[in-house]
Amino acid sequence: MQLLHAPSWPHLSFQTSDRNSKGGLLSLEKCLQLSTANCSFQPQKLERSIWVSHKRNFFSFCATKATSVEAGSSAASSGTAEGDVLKALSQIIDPDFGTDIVTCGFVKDLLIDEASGEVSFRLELTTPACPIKDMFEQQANEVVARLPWVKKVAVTMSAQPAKPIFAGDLPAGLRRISNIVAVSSCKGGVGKSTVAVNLAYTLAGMGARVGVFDADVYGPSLPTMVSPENRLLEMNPEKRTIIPTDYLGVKLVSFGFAGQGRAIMRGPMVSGVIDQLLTTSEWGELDYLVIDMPPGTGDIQLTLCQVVPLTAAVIVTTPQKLAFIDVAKGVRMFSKLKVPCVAVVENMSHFDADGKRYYPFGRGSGSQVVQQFGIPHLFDLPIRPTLSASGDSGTPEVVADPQGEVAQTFQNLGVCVVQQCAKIRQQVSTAVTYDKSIKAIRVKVPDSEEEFLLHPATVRRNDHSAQSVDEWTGEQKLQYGDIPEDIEPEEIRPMGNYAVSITWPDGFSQIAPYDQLQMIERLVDVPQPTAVQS
Ligand SMILES: Nc1ncnc2c1ncn2[C@@H]1O[C@H](COP(=O)(O)OP(=O)(O)OP(=O)(O)O)[C@@H](O)[C@H]1O
Repeated sequence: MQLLHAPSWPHLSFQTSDRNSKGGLLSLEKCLQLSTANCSFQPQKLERSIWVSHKRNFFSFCATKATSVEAGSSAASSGTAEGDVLKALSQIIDPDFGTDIVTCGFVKDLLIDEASGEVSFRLELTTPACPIKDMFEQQANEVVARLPWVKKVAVTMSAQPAKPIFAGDLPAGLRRISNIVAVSSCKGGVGKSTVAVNLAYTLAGMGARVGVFDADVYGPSLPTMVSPENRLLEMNPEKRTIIPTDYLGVKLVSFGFAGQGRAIMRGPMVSGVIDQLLTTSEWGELDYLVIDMPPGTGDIQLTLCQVVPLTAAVIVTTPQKLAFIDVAKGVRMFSKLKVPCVAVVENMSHFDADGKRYYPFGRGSGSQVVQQFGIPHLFDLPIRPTLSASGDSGTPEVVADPQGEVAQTFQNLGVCVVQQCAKIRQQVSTAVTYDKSIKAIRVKVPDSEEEFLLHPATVRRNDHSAQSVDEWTGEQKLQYGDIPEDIEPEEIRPMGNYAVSITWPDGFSQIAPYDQLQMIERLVDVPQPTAVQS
């Protein structure tokens, strides 16, 4: 057992090598529960993120907290204007990440003119569609204006440039897309395209750069649901790429715009066409690409999910009991591919007539999905003649009637998608990190409570690629002594929701799936944290 001391809080000591019944290290909460009894700081003052969802490993928590406490307190205690402003802004908590906007790194370009009392800064959010950006702007203005020496505050809002969080060889067309959201149903005709298109226009209305890819080659619906001026996709002959068409600022690609009508093709051919249409399109910078998936869970859908680094999936269903069985198939497919299903839309759930609400297809299948598979959000869409009419007229309902009840439901779905994608990105990008102060790789697998530490050399020695293990004979090519004990990773980047790519100083790029990392021997004797040279 080893006791560890936080650099600037010597009174804190945590028992870190205790293992739980499954052999994993004790959770951060347990460590803190064990240890805070004897210490003078108050756990309720911990950032919410520590106690809520992003329970960081204790070591890094101490290191970061100690550093930020030191930096913050020295700035604050020396009474610098910058310290005052940052302290004021750190009262604003991002409810999704559970931490303050300064720690989130949102505050940029801080300029202070002490003589005139003028302060200006930019808040760079993770997405332009952030549903609470106005609230952030207002609060930032207010908290800084409250400082006694401040006379004028100028806040500008911006969003991070679009970029995928996934490392690896992405097709060129997908390299500048932040989030790819699949809208899927397990059988045809349930309203999947209606949901995909209205969701896309809702996200665009929230300020995001959006594209829609209609992956249904057999029955493309996009051409009847939107009215772009140019109804044919153009080719860039030099680059041999496809230029999406555009309607009200949303980029659109569909086989129905390829001048071919619906296709008569066999499965593998369909996969090829979809793959080519999607990956050779010049999507440019997008915050969200919504994919209207072909119905079902067969090979075409599987191949598509494997080509595209999906961030999340939305499942569309109808209320019949039988639909539940189909939905279950879809959820399992995404779960196998490690794509989180963030919402279920129960379409055609009811209609209102004669002052009464009718449920012609029964009730309860949507909530059964939510309960059984732990999908956090369920949205009901009523049967509406206007929804059907807008599908045929070429103007999505959320554009035709932006204040209506349907638009409100899509607004809620849009907010859910934005928040869930941001959370997934945060979880994935912090799932595997290198903590230089204790020379350990820290693993916090998304959607799991488990956190543990690994010795870098052990991770490198456990590489299962062809460079390390003979694929045919299983013979170990990489020898224990080939890897120096003190090797440190140069870079760790997520590869989808299932693995990370680790670059080592010898140039070797190791793909380490979470499943594999979970099997590796864990670090028990954790080294004392040391000051990290930046
Ligand atoms: N809530 C609704 N109220 C009324 N009509 C609806 C509703 N949802 C969808 N529709 C209509 O039902 C038909 C099928 O919808 P849609 O094309 O969106 O389904 P789909 O699941 O994408 O079908 P496919 O798998 O064939 O592409 C369309 O005519 C659409 O306008």
